Amino acid sequence: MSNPRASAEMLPPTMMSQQMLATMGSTLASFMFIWAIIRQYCPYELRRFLERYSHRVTGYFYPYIKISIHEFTGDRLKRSEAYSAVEAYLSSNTSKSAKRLKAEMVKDSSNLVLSMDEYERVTDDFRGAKVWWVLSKSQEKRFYKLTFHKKYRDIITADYLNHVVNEGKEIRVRNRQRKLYTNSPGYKWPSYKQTMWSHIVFEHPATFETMALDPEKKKEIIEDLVTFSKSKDFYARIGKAWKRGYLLYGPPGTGKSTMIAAMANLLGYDIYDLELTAVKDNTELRKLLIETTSKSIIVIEDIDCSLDLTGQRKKRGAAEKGFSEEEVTLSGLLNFIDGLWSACGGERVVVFTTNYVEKLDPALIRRGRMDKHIELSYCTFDGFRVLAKNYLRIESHEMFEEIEKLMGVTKMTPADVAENLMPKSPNDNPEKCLLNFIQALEEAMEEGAKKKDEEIKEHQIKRFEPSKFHPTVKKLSQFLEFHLIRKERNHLHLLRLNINQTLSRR
Ligand SMILES: Nc1ncnc2c1ncn2[C@@H]1O[C@H](COP(=O)(O)OP(=O)(O)OP(=O)(O)O)[C@@H](O)[C@H]1O
Ligand SMILES: [Mg+2]
Repeated sequence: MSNPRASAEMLPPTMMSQQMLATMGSTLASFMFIWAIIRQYCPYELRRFLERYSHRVTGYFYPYIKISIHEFTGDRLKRSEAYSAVEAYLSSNTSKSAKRLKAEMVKDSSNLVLSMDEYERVTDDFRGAKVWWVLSKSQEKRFYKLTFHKKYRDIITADYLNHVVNEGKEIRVRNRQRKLYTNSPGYKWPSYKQTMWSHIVFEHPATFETMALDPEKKKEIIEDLVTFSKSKDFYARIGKAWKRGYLLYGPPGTGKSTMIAAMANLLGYDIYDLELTAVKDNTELRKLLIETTSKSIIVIEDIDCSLDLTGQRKKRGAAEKGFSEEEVTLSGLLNFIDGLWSACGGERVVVFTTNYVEKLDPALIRRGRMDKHIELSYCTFDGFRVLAKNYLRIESHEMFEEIEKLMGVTKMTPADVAENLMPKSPNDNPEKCLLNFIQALEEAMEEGAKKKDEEIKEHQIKRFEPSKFHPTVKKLSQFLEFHLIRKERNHLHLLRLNINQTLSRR
C-alpha cells in the first residue's frame, strides 16, 4: 500500500492543487457548520464576544484598511456629496482602466457619464501608495469601498481622500449643464423650492475665439479671467473676497452681451441675468443676490437705464416723502454687492454693461468694485478678419486690401459687419458676401460724411443763434425780415390781380 504522503508527492501539480482545494473546501464546510451551531445555540453575548475577537484576530493578520462611502446616508432622500464626488473622480480617472463601465445620462449633466459598473475593481496610485476601489452593493444600497495597506493610513486619510473629493467636485462642476437664471417677471411654475430665479439651460455658442476683438485685448481679458478663477488661495491669503467686477461699455452691437457669454463658456460658470427694473425694493434685491451660487456671473445689463444713478439725491428726496426703502437705490445695490461678495466663499464675477460710461456714478465703477473696465468699440480690420473666418471660412482674399482701406475711415460695429458678411441665400459665395460688405462700407462712409456735414451745420446754427448776434446784425436782419415779408405780400397781391383779370376777361 502506498502511503498518502508519497502518493501526494507523486501526483502532478494540478491534481495536487485539486486535492488541496477539496481539503480546504471540506474544512470550510466544517467551520461553517460549527459556526451555524454556535450562532443557534450560543447566547448572544458570547456570540458578540467571539465576533469581536475574530475581527481583532483577522485585523492583526490582515494588513489592509477598508473605508466605505455610502450613496445614501442618514436622510435617505439626499444623495451623499462624498459619494457623488468619488463617483465623478473615479469615472474620469478610471474609465480607461476599468473593463466594465456603465454609461448614464445624469441629471444636470451635459453629456453621457461613464462610471465603473457594480463589483468592478479599479486601482489608483497616489504618491506611491496603491489603493483599490470597488463599487459594492448590500441590500440594494450602493457604496464605494476603498482598500489600502495600513502603512499608508496617514497619507490616505489626510490627503488622498481630500484630493478625491475636491477633484470629484471640480469634475462635476465642469460636466454640469450650465444655466442662465433670470428674475424677469412673468409666470413662474409653482415649485416646492420657492426660488426667486427662473432658469433655462445655458447653451450660447460664443467663445473668445469667435469674438471680433483686438488680439492683445482678448489675450489680456482671458488671462485676467483664468488667473482669477485659479486664485482661491491667493484671495484667501490676502484676506479679500473671491470676486471680480467687470464693466463692459461701448455703443450698441459691439459685443458686450456676447462677451458675457464667452466669459461664462471660458470659465464654465452659470449666468444670473439680474433685471433691476423688475426688482421691487432693496430687500428683494438682497434675497436675489443671496440665492446666487458660486461659480457664477451676475450680470446687470444697461446699468444706466435700470437704476436711477442719481441715487443719493433721489433717496434724500424720497426720504422726505417717507418711502426711502421702497425702491432699489444705487447705495443699496453697492452695499448688497459688497456685502454678498464678502460673505460668500465661492467665486463670483459681476458684470455691468452700459452704452454710456460717462453717465455712470463714479462710486459704482470705482476699482475694487469694478476691477476691470473694458471698452468695446467699432470693428477693426483685425476684428473683421475674425468674423470673415467665422462666417465665410476665409483667412485672406484679394479684396481684403480694399476692405482694410475702407475700414480705416469708416465706423461700423461688429454686429453690422457680421450682418453684412452673412450669406443671404444658399448661392452666396464668399466673393459675393465680400462685395456686399464693401458696398455696405461705402454706403456707411457716404452716410457718415453726410452726417458729419449736417452736424457741422447744426453746430454753426447753434453757435449763431439770434441772441448771440451783434446789435447791428440784429437790426439788419429785422429790416430784411420786414422787407422780405413786404415783398412777398406784394407778390401775392399781384398774383391775385392777375388771376382776377384773367377770369373776368372770359
Ligand atoms: N465683437 C464681436 N465679435 C463677434 N460678434 C459680435 C461682436 N459684437 C457683436 N457681434 C454680433 O452682433 C450681435 C449683437 O451683439 P451684442 O448683443 O453682443 O451687442 P451688445 O454690445 O451687447 O449691444 P447692446 O448694447 O445693444 O446690448 C451678436 O449676436 C454677435 O453675433
Ligand atoms: Mg447687449
